[in-house]
Amino acid sequence: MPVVRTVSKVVQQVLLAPACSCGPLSLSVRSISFSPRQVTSDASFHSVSFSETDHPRVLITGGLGQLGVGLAKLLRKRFGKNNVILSDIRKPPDHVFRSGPFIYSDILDYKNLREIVVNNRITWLVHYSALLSAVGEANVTLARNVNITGLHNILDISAEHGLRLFVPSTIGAFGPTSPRNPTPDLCIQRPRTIYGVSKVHAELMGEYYHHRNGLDFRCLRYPGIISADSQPGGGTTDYAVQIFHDAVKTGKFVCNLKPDTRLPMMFIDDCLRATLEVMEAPAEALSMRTYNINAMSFTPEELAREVQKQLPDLQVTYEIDPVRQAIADSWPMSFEDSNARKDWGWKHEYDLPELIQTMLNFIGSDSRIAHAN
Ligand SMILES: NC(=O)c1ccc[n+]([C@@H]2O[C@H](COP(=O)([O-])OP(=O)(O)OC[C@H]3O[C@@H](n4cnc5c(N)ncnc54)[C@H](O)[C@@H]3O)[C@@H](O)[C@H]2O)c1
Ligand SMILES: C[C@@H](O)[C@H](N)C(=O)O
Repeated sequence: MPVVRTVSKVVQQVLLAPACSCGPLSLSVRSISFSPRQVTSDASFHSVSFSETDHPRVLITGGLGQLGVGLAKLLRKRFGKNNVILSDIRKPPDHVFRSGPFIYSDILDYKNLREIVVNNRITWLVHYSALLSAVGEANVTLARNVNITGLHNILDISAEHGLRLFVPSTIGAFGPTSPRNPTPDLCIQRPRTIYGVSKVHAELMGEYYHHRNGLDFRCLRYPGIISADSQPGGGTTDYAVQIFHDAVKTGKFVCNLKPDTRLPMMFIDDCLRATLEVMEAPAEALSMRTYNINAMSFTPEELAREVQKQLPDLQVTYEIDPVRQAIADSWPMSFEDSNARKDWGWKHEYDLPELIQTMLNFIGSDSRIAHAN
């Protein structure tokens, strides 16, 4: 049985290859087929037909959440408006619809996703669709479908069509048995939320596809992301966005985490820039495929104190949400990201003082404009 022997030898080589090996041992998805949905015999039909020096053609899934619109704006500035397609299952607001290409895409609909990738000659896929930690606990079945079944569709399509694939992971991919202060890239990962479990699954599946068939999978574990012009989608770190809006609009904020709950956080501009940078990094620079990225860590009490330096009348009270508190108590308190800094030059720009100033400037001017109208 020479064929069987050859295949098992190749598989053995792949399994024994070091983590960063993606050169000679990597196999095209066309030579080893995983999924009955994969096209094997005529796969060359799908191969990218335009010059490799062209700008990438990017599809962003789940693009109407907290992060997608900002990422589309950044990528469009770099690669041209029409080379970045935003997609979601929700109806876009007018300003988003008018700002560049938008398309309906449900990541659970495999055929529709494939059609979009083929018809638009997509070369990069940024997979943002997900249910976050708190909403995931409230709807485990949906979270399992979107975060796990949806990811399988994304992986298969990316492997079939030779895409560069970015999937964000999170501080939530760690759990109570992980070292928490600081949390390194490689350590025990036993999260206790469906969100965390699905993100560890995404990290491992992406790395498996990378080693097994050369999928260009790239993944960053984001901290809690803080943004001024987009709302968070139901996570444990949402309080750190809401406090700015409430401070400016009502001068009162009710926090759903205990005052001393320390979590890693990052301003959205740093997060989106990191995403672009890791996507543009040469493959040889990446010694790993999943990296922690870090900027700052603070507690609600520390954040409130800093905001009160600018808005001294702000009143903060605490009404603890036990679900969110239990999640936060199992997550990293600070993040160790030296590998990202060493391998592809990651460097955050916003610490707490710059974050506070930028958020208050934006929300303050936004609410002054709203009052004037
Ligand atoms: N925002 C953060 O603090 C943070 C931190 C770490 C990691 N992340 C990750 O970054 C990504 C984007 O986060 P976000 O904050 O923008 O999330 P979000 O919850 O704000 O948005 C997620 C989007 O996914 C869409 N979606 C849900 N089901 C879908 C489906 N079946 N098909 C297509 N789209 C669907 C939703 O409509 C929503 O617009 C997520 O994968 C998240 O896990 C975010
Ligand atoms: C941390 C992150 O993954 C998200 N903001 C959440 O709290 O669920």
